[in-house]
Amino acid sequence: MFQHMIDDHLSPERSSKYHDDIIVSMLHVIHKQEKDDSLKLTIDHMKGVLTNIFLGGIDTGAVTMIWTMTELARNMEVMKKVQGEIRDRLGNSKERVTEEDIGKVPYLYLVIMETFRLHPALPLLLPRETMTHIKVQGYDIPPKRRILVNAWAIARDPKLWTNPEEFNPERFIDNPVGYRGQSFEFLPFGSGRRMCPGITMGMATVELGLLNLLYFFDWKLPDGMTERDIDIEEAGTLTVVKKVPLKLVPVLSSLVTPNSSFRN
Ligand code: HEM
Repeated sequence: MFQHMIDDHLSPERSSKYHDDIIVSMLHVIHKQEKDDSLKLTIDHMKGVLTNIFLGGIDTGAVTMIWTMTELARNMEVMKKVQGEIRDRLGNSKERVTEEDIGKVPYLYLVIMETFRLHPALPLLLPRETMTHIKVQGYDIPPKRRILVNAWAIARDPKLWTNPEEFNPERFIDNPVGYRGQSFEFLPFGSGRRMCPGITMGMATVELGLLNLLYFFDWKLPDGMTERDIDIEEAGTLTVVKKVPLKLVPVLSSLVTPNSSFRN
């Protein structure tokens, strides 16, 4: 697939209407490098980078949406509040929810922040290696040691968060803590040079996906199940997923009335 995409970019027939993208940028580097450059970017490297982008970009957003729906199903009053806001602000006759609608729903943003806090998609971020001798909180760490940052534990630390186990989106109201790697108590996208390069796309994907699910559908638990029966056990290695699949029943909302062809 990647070879096909690269060939497509190299083809003389490729239309100039396309914007430059990461494949164009990498081909440009390959084209410009000198014979004796010590570090050479190759087509295989390009495929590796593209694989990382695909892997980094797919699971993380899906995992975040699943955890958000899980927390909303466990906290039905928050579900009602967020759906109330969404339908109030967007009206009741939309056939499609688009990116322009994202900024209109601040409470959904708080819900996503709180989900990131309790369920960061990459709880240990990506491993780092020390380049020199460093001292962290009194511990000496020699060069070339692998360091893992436990962002999951930091975001549940009672020294930093009040009632940390509680799902409470309101805690992010007027809170200077942001998700862009500047607030070390909250690192859903990591921090520093190697922080997530897909942060903008990741946020947009999660917000837009959830906005669609919450605008058009009401969500019920399967018959016989209560909020307390929802299992929140985690599983996984790099990304942490919900171990037991989430089961919810979508009901097309009677409050939202796009035209009849939509309903059919
Ligand atoms: C909600 C969505 C996302 C979350 C929560 C997320 C989270 C993260 C985190 C925590 C890291 C590690 C950062 C660190 O160790 O400091 C990371 C790295 C990365 N992410 Fe994301 N990510 C998301 C979406 C995306 C998207 C949409 C893409 C690409 C289209 C992407 C591509 C990557 C790549 C390539 C890396 C590795 C960067 C490197 O090695 O320097 N991510 N992401």
